[in-house]
Amino acid sequence: MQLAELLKEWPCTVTGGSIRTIISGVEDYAQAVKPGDIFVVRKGVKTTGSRFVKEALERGAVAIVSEETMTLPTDDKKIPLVWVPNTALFLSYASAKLSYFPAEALTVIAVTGTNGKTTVSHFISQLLRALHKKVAVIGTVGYFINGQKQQTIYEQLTTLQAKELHPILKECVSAGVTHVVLEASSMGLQQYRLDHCDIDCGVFLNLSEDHLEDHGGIEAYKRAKKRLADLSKKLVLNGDDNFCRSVGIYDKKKACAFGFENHNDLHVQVVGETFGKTTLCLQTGVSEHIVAIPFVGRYHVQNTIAALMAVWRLGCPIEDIITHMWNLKLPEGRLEKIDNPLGIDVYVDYAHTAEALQAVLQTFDDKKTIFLVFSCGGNRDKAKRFAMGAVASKFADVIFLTTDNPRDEDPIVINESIIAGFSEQQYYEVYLDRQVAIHQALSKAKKGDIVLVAGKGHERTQQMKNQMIPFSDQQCIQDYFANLTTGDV
Ligand SMILES: CC(=O)N[C@H]1[C@@H](OP(=O)(O)OP(=O)(O)OC[C@H]2O[C@@H](n3ccc(=O)[nH]c3=O)[C@H](O)[C@@H]2O)O[C@H](CO)[C@@H](O)[C@@H]1O[C@H](C)C(=O)N[C@@H](C)C(=O)N[C@H](CCC(=O)O)C(=O)O
Ligand SMILES: Nc1ncnc2c1ncn2[C@@H]1O[C@H](COP(=O)(O)OP(=O)(O)OP(=O)(O)O)[C@@H](O)[C@H]1O
Ligand SMILES: N[C@H](CCC[C@H](N)C(=O)O)C(=O)O
Repeated sequence: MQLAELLKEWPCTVTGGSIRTIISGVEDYAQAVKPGDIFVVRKGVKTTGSRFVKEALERGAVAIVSEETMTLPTDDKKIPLVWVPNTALFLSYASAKLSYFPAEALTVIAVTGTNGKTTVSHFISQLLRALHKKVAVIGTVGYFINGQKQQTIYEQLTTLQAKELHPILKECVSAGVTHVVLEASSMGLQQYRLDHCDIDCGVFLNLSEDHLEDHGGIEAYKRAKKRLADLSKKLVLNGDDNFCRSVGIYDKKKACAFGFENHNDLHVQVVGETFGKTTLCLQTGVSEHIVAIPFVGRYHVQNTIAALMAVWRLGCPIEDIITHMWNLKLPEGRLEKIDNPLGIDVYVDYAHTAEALQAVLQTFDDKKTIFLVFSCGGNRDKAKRFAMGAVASKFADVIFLTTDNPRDEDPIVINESIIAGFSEQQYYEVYLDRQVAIHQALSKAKKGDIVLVAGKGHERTQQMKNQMIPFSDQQCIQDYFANLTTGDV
């Protein structure tokens, strides 16, 4: 594509070079520039792309896009310097345009919320697949087409960067995919990763505190989340959540709400609960349906109903959708039960916020003894540490504090903030080695007790400083029981 074609509908000023320059791609990471790319100078949290322009040119960048006034570090007069008002937004536009706006050929559903994005995205994908659609789902646990994990390499973020998203969407179109379900993280929305991706239905699940430091407070976090409403043609909202409700309040045609409260467009009531099964009564205003789901607990009901309503909003008949609700399966690392010979109820879960931890702990039988293994991530919201400590202390009997991706922080300091949330009489032990913490918890539990290993879910690494050390909670638990049978514990 010629630079002129790429820029023709975008506010910009070009100095130097030729607007007929042929562009093959767009990149903001200098070390990844390929010959023919334009290099977009983006200001970040750690550094700014302007420090890497020389390197981008050496690697073959054919144009530079910047929002600052700058002079190019080259004598090559053939390099156009393009000024745009907002490089992050331009990056998203250019990525979409260079892939010929593939989202327009797809039905795109984007799910946001502090907790439950991955789960609901996968539920939506499972329901659509059951209704014979070809579906891609892209988010925290990977990129899947009809349930098959794809090997495409991209930066592992919940919401893909636009420069990676649009080529993947193009690949989906070529593979005959009809529907794509995306997770929309607040960081992704704030950084314009989903702008210029044509979103048919945006789903709002809930809002609690996370990433507040990254955003600069709760109001900025809300503003970031609300961007999804502007980007989506239709909205599905949790009408029981004040924030989600506020998103749709001004646009009743666009928004529909689900929830336990009577005012919702899709109103749900729990009419039965037995081991591993909840029976629901759904009321739509014109029809009533009884449906069973294979989970127990309020948050599971919310997640399944959110998924149902999203698929319904896309035009699938509710009678058809509900026949598949019983077959829904949680994604990897979400309340994943690990079978064992001792009859302990061992679960791996991805709860890494206070609300998530509470939601999960509340699904357990409070007459059982609960052993909880967890910590909090480093370089992440500090406020959630105390809150997670308070929840843990309220619902768990014995707590094993450990490490969960301490990144650049000292895990002892992270754990001190968590302990500050504990009640005075809380019994806890600290083992910074996560394997030791998990094995200690398992060694103390008896048949019928619950061991919840929270925070890492599907993750396969521990991030310490700049090192990624292989680690899997599931494997660690399986190793413990394997060693028991060989007598090595
Ligand atoms: C805080 C945050 O979101 N940071 C993301 C952000 O980095 P940044 O904007 O600060 O960029 P920077 O590192 O300062 O660099 C500035 C510019 O210089 C360029 N650069 C930088 C260094 C270099 O050597 N060469 C170079 O060209 C960069 O490409 C960039 O254009 O943009 C980078 C590229 O897209 C991301 O890798 C990085 O994600 C970091 C790794 C991250 O962990 N982000 C998390 C918080 C995140 O986004 N999480 C959400 C999920 C949250 C949830 O669901 O709970 C997600 O969507 O995954
Ligand atoms: N609707 C919900 N309300 C509260 N907690 C939930 C809800 N759904 C899931 N959880 C909890 O949050 C954890 C993470 O779930 P999930 O991965 O679906 O959320 P996410 O929003 O995608 O997370 P992330 O932001 O890290 O990508 C689950 O393991 C569970 O503990
Ligand atoms: N998407 C979340 C995941 C956190 C998971 C937890 N294991 C941690 O590292 O804090 C984040 O990037 O904040």
